[in-house]
Amino acid sequence: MSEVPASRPPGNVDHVDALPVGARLGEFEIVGLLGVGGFGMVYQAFDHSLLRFVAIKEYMPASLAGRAQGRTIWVRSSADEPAFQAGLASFVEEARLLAQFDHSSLVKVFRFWEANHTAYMVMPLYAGMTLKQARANMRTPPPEEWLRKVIWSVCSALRVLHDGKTLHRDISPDNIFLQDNGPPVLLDLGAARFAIGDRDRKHTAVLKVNYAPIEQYADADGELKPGPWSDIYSLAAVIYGCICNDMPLPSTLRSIRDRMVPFARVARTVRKQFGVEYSTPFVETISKALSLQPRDRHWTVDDFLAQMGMTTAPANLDKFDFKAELGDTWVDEAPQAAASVLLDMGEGTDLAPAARKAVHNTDMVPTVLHLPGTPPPLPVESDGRGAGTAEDFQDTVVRGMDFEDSRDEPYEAHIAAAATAAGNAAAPASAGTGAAGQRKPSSPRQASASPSRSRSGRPSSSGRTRNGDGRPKAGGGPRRALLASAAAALVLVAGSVAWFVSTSSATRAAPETVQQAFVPTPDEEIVTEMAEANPGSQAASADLLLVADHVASAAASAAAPVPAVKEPRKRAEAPRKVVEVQAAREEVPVPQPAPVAVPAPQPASQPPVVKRASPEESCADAGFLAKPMCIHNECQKPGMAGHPICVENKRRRDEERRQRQMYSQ
Ligand SMILES: Nc1ncnc2c1ncn2[C@@H]1O[C@H](COP(=O)(O)OP(=O)(O)OP(=O)(O)O)[C@@H](O)[C@H]1O
Repeated sequence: MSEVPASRPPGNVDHVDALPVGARLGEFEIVGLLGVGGFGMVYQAFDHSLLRFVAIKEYMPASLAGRAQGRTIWVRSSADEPAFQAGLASFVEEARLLAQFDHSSLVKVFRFWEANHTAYMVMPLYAGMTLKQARANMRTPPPEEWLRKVIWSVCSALRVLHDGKTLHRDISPDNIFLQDNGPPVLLDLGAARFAIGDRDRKHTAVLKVNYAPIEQYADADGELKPGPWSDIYSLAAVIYGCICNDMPLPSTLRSIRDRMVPFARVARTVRKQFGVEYSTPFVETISKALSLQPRDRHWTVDDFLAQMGMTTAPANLDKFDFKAELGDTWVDEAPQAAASVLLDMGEGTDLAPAARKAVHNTDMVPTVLHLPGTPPPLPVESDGRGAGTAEDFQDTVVRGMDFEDSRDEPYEAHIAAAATAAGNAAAPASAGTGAAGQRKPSSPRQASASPSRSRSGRPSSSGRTRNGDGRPKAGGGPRRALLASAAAALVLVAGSVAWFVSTSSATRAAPETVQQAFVPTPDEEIVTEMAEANPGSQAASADLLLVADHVASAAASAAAPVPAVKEPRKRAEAPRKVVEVQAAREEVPVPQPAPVAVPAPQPASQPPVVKRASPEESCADAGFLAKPMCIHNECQKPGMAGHPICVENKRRRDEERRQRQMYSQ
């Protein structure tokens, strides 16, 4: 028998059910444990027959089974036996499938067999780490050129699978393996249990929810049938998550109400905060691939690559040294720092992590898509043209977010596309969906609600009409005449008072409307949900958090002084829309208010004396899940930091941050 030569150490992975070092499986000798996944354990082993190291994956679904005496696996409960057997069949099927393919970016299966009440597959032993692990060692989001190498490799592997009528169905950062020297490799087909066209779905696939497209949940055929576009969605979600350093929002949540930050905005934020630039084709391609509706995505990897402008393999891909090509972005020691965006959960709230995520997800990011059965955010207006035009969408989202600088032209096309998607996209199988911008209300309630609501769901002024370009029509002569008359002074006084009151209460009264749709919150610019405890992400995330705080305070200060300098006519007209005020302030030179009609401008150090409700009162109408975030937002407002509830919340947040740091050390 040959000796096992020295090899790289398998790492610090350990598991009570793992095969011990030295255990033999035929000609293979276990050298160590490489990793443990949901369905199996991966070992480093030495092949005494071919005298080489290999990786062996053993089917071992930890939730159903454990190790009995020796090498045999036992199923914990007889009730779990059918599920275990189904999984075993899938595992073998996967091994058989992979053994058919041969591509440098698709894991190769040398051989597989069943024994010990389980099964094994033998693969090449790759040196490197998964994308998930690598991301933890990056200071900033990776550059586009680097990501393109990963994308090309994964797409090449997917093309092989798709040509073989197979879907991967499990693309995620822990299934993309970055070799120390060589092209990235797509690892196991964890959920690839059904060939394309197989309609007999006997087994329940276990999905990684943040990367799985909506059609992987559905049993429906037609538009929601999984296909190559499903893997493309997952790949785009991986890229989105890699750039955000956080997991993207699950498609299930997105399909209820899409609060995921558009990728264009993520890219813009990364450019501002880290100076990392992503090109327009790159951003537009990922954005399109992340469409909820399969029909809005690329249908093949070739379409996807073509839009990105990738027709040939990136140079030197076969010698891709992922660490070296990251340059300064790579750090050998995963940085330790504060956690990512922290959620203030408020008083007495003890939500499970999943619920915390839901809170974070659903309360931080502006609405883009439509919840079936609720008033559509982008209703059709009387001229038959969807109010949710690109321009409207920009007003509500882009202007609200990018108050610091003007919009970037290249992204407008994407925003326009997203606005169109907003008109199109609905949850699976939702009825009454027409062409873009022609959504019909799907319920009587909706039908009655729609006319009185504007595109963001906020009340709109009745009888207001729009020009063909969606802008409000210019006011006519009568209004000007009225303003010119002495009676206008009285109107202005009333308007001014209303303005002040609304400034302090708009967000309180309508958290779904003004505040959430228009006023940037810290997290809107950054990520969509609470980050996993990820030590590597923390340095960058801390930076993001700092900038986010800056953004929040800038937003607050941008909104606060508006009443004092607002044009009188508009003040009376639009007291409840922060965004309109901001927009008007950008476009119109700001005349001083008439001295008799307008309250004197307050110096910055003396805010208007308006009685503020406590955060609790302000959030009285917020739902259980939304309340903590509502309180958090209230506490960000000027003058609220000293409120006892805000002080306590801050203390809890600091404590949570401190504990995270302790755990991560
Ligand atoms: N061929 C291989 N060479 C080197 N390391 C590998 C190989 N295959 C897997 N690994 C390592 O083993 C770990 C576990 O892999 P595995 O595919 O079982 O789990 P997973 O993808 O994390 O989870 P799941 O099976 O639930 O998708 C991987 O994350 C990777 O680090």
